[in-house]
Amino acid sequence: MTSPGYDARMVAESGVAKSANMTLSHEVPFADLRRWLKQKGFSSKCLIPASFTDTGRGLMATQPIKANELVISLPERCLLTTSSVLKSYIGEYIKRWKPPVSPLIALCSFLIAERYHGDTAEWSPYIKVLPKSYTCPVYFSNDIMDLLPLDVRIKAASQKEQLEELYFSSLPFFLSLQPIFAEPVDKVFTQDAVRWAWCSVNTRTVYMEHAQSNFLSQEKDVFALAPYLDLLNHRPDVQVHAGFNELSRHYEIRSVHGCKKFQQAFICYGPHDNQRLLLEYGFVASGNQHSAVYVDLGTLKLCLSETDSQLHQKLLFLKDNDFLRNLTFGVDGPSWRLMTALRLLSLEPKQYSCWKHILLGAAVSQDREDWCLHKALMLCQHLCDDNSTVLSKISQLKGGADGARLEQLCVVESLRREERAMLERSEQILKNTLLSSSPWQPNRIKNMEY
Ligand SMILES: C[S@@+](CC[C@H](N)C(=O)[O-])C[C@H]1O[C@@H](n2cnc3c(N)ncnc32)[C@H](O)[C@@H]1O
Repeated sequence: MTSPGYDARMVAESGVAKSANMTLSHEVPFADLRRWLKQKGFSSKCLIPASFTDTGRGLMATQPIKANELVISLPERCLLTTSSVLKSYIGEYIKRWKPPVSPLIALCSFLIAERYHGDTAEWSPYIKVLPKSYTCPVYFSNDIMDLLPLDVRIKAASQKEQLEELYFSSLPFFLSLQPIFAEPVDKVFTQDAVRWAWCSVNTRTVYMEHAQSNFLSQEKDVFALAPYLDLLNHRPDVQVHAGFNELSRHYEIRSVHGCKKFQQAFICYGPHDNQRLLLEYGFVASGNQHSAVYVDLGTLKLCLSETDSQLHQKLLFLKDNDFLRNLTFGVDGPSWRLMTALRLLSLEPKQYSCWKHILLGAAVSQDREDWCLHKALMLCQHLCDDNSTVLSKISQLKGGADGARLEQLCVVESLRREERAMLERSEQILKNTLLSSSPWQPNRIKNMEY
């Protein structure tokens, strides 16, 4: 796993949901959760669970929340951390196990055990409102993985491998938990159960540092599951201040700009682009200002000429200078990094001496600039075509899909749609720039010798 859910440094606030319709607080699982949390010292009058047409389940403000006001304040007793796990019936097994298990495995094991114990489990009111399944790529079948952009696909495949490795390496520990269960433990700690618990931790934990326990491995122990608070959805453009208050011993979220009555209260999980949101949280935010479309090396090579005798050297030079990564198209056109990489690739053999200057932002000549703009346009159109092909494939697959598979297809479709919108904007910007290409200004390359 790469990161905990949303962290203490993230800034959150409330935002406007397109439409907030169905409140859920009257439904039994939520009523039970609120009652259970009340016994632990938490109640929230200003936020109630609701189902929103654009984001699904979230929390709605029942009264205006003013700027800088607390949105939610959850007592330490309500937080599920590794300390709660070590104090529980599973604690003695964890303490005995050598080499120690990771904080992540401790939390996952507890979630699985509590889910197994149903109504009799202490954390049952919380477990019951957790999603039964997730739309994160670790749930995707191979044909859905193939619909992802290449770099996301690679990261998603690696996540799947890590999860599988985590499962198999933890099996001996899981087997040691047999005395806690009436059923054979391998029927409880299945790969599917571990995937569910892993996604619950990955998509829902807040960042909270704890003292490192000697009973756990030395991986950073920064997870806390925060019932109710974890019903808050993400919006990239909102701001909150969130973190554990050592004085009040509550996990607090304070809104920066406030939230209107009957609107969805949002937080921001971090400045994540849509690819990261999909990988870590299984959703995509529309109009996400942190998002971009990535150009991988294979795609970049499509616009390069094999006849360039320096191509190999140029790619090596770009790689050594970390210029083959993060080459993107965004709503405001191709990124500076992409144009810089193209500028270097555009050079004639005799321009060898200005390679370094190019990386510092210099340009060479009008014809090389035009070459770059044309290549950028070519790349953009290639990515656009690829997106359209995938979108029609998704639309076909959606016809025969339902349930979890349909939800997964919809998430990939949203990612592809968002990317296509950015590419279309980029394409337009590039076309306009080419049309209005201004005369070459030689002072842009003064001091360059070649
Ligand atoms: C901390 S939970 C938030 C509550 C969650 N919606 C629920 O029903 O329990 C994080 C998950 O909520 C969903 N989510 C958060 N923000 C979202 C958004 N803006 N649009 C769609 N889904 C979102 C994603 O599934 C994500 O993994």
